[in-house]
Amino acid sequence: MVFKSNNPGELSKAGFFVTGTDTEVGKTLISGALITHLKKQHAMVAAFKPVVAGMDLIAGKMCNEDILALSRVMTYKAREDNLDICPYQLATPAAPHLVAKASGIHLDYSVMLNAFNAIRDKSDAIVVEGVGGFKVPFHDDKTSADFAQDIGLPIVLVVGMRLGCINHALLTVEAIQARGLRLAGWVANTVGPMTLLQENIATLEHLIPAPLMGVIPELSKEFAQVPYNISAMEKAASYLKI
Ligand SMILES: Nc1ncnc2c1ncn2[C@@H]1O[C@H](COP(=O)(O)OP(=O)(O)OP(=O)(O)O)[C@@H](O)[C@H]1O
Ligand SMILES: C[C@H](N)[C@H](N)CCCCCC(=O)O
Ligand SMILES: [Mg+2]
Repeated sequence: MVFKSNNPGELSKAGFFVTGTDTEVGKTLISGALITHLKKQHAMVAAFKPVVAGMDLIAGKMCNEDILALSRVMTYKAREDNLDICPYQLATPAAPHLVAKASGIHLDYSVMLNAFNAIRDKSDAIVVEGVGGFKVPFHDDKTSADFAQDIGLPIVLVVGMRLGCINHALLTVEAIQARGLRLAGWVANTVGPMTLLQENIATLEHLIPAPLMGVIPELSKEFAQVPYNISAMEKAASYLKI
């Protein structure tokens, strides 16, 4: 799977930048599902996240649930502290620029880009999970959308199927298009019961100018539990048409 880069005239390595209509819409689940697919064609598949906010004590170690889940499915073996796949790991689950400021940390954009480039060089394919929605700030000068633009991977938009998602999806598509970036496709992720679910999906299919890559049903508690087990990400992968 090789896609046209977001940088015109350049071919990117295989991979995706996974964004979402919001935080908590299933980006990690779908990132894991995409890694599952990429592993079929590429030996060394890595995950990357420029910053996480929220650490828990898991098996005696402070860890972020996204990093833990993606580490379970990727073939790249990260460092013990995971700083190679996520250079900024903030303790509090809140807007990263605010947590960073409160902790006296500067989220250095060049550190994020350098870390990404290092992992890209060591892997055959890479999936980058965005932070929250498309345009979450890192600080006053840079956002997650800038990062998507600078790394040049095709974008996958995860739509968390709940009331309000049509507006959020269309605004996100508009922001991606305004930057001239390539939207590879979108995924309808059923995060819970939704009135007129199929009609909402049909509306989005009609309005989003990119292919629907799959409809993920609402998963049982066993599968939806975070940090995701490999079986949950493989199950989600089984619904992707890529
Ligand atoms: N298909 C699904 N069925 C049931 N629950 C789901 C599904 N997808 C996601 N969830 C639930 O929604 C929550 C958020 O999912 P996830 O952590 O993957 O979102 P995210 O977009 O990566 O969030 P963040 O912005 O924090 O990185 C989790 O508690 C998860 O269990
Ligand atoms: C902590 C959370 N799970 C995410 N990683 C960060 C979400 C930031 C959202 C900021 C915002 O858009 O208001
Ligand atoms: Mg996540």
